[in-house]
Amino acid sequence: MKEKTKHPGQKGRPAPHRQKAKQPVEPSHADKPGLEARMAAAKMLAAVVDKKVSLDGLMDGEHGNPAYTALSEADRGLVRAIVTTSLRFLPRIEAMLNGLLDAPLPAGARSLYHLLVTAAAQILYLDVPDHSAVDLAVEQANRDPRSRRFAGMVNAVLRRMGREKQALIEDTRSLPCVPDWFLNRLTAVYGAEEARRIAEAQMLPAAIDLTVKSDAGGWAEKLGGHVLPHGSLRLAAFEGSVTALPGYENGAWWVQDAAAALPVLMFGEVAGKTAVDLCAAPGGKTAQLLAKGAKVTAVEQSANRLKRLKGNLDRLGFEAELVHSDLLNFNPGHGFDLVLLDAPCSSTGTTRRHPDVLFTKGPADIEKLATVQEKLLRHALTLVNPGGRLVFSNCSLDPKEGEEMVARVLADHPDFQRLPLDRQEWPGLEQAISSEGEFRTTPAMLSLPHPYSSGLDGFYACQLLKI
Ligand SMILES: C[S@@+](CC[C@H](N)C(=O)[O-])C[C@H]1O[C@@H](n2cnc3c(N)ncnc32)[C@H](O)[C@@H]1O
Repeated sequence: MKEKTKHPGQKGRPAPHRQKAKQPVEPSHADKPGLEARMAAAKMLAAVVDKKVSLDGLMDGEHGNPAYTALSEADRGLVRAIVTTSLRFLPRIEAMLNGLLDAPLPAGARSLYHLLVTAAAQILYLDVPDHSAVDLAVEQANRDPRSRRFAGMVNAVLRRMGREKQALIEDTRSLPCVPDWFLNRLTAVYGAEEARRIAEAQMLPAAIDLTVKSDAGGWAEKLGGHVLPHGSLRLAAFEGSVTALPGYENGAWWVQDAAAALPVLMFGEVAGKTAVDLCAAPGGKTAQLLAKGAKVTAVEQSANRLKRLKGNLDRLGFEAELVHSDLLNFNPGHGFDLVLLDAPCSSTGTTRRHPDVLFTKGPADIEKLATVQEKLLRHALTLVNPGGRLVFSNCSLDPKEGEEMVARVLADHPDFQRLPLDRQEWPGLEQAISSEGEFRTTPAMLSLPHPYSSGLDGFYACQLLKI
């Protein structure tokens, strides 16, 4: 696999000059180009690893962490690249640092730890010149009273890392790059070999997939992508902002992982049917239902996310009935032909896009979320018309939030039965259909010639028929 990743923030970046004398803390870091971005990266990593704050929140353009929002667009890109790379390779980076340190870091020296990890990510896996990464890390240490006395050690360790990086990368190549709790769980569920493949797949950032309203082939040509089984369009090597691409402004397509598009496809023909999307924002699946001609009610409990959904539908030129409500309080007095419950979950299937998930969530969250999902599913079943269907889905890799929970609910719902998928009707995705006839995708699936164009988000989806 490719070990050095280009990042958008580095293009055209002036090489930071060396500064010998260590100055007292200054009000601004403008004298050291790139220093603020490095400091922000270490801070973001600390928030994720030590405080379990999600990167989406920290890096929200408007409401994110001020250390991040204060940066230029290019520096934000650099921070994203440093933090996501640090998280993707954390077990290996930790092993390399441990091997290079003469003694373990003092307990509680967390800012020093995050500084070293983020600098190591640049040296080992990003196209940042080693001398810049080292100089800025030393500067960072010098400007932080907690780390200042370690500045010499930071310099020595990182310089050696730069000199020995090829051997270090080789020596740690077999170390799985996910936390132990996750690897153990993957191994228990999928077996050792598949667990290794999933762990490996999550080291690469995901390609960008689009769902197009029509003419996927034409858009593939225009945008330089390729059409996947069942119609999603993949932009494998895309870098930059999707909002600048043709077709964005006039709502010809929306961003949606190919696996996330499958739950709605399971309904088949939906034109003219009544459908409710119970956990609707940001609206990828609502848009699919609308594009296929269903009459859609979209329920969402978060006002902000409902606003975002409305904005997305406006751009796409779609209209749905929007309901701001906890779905547990949604009792419209009538049923629907189609009910979609794309439930909140641990999101462990999305770690290629969100490598922070494995550090902000753990086994206890999975148990808790499975309980929430069960409650939501039990209520969702009350909204299905006789002869109607419900699709339950989420982006967790854990059967506790999928197969096991659904089996529990079905056990005391004789009025519902599973509608198994027929593998022959899903060419190219046979591997993703379980023996129960449900979708169970993982990032290690959809293996295409180039690793950067391979993979799917981990998804679970089943369809239930009301008898
Ligand atoms: C996994 S996301 C849904 C993604 C969406 N289906 C799509 O494809 O774009 C889950 C959504 O459910 C919402 N949600 C969580 N609990 C809810 C509840 N009890 N009632 C309604 N919405 C809820 C969350 O705010 C979040 O927007």
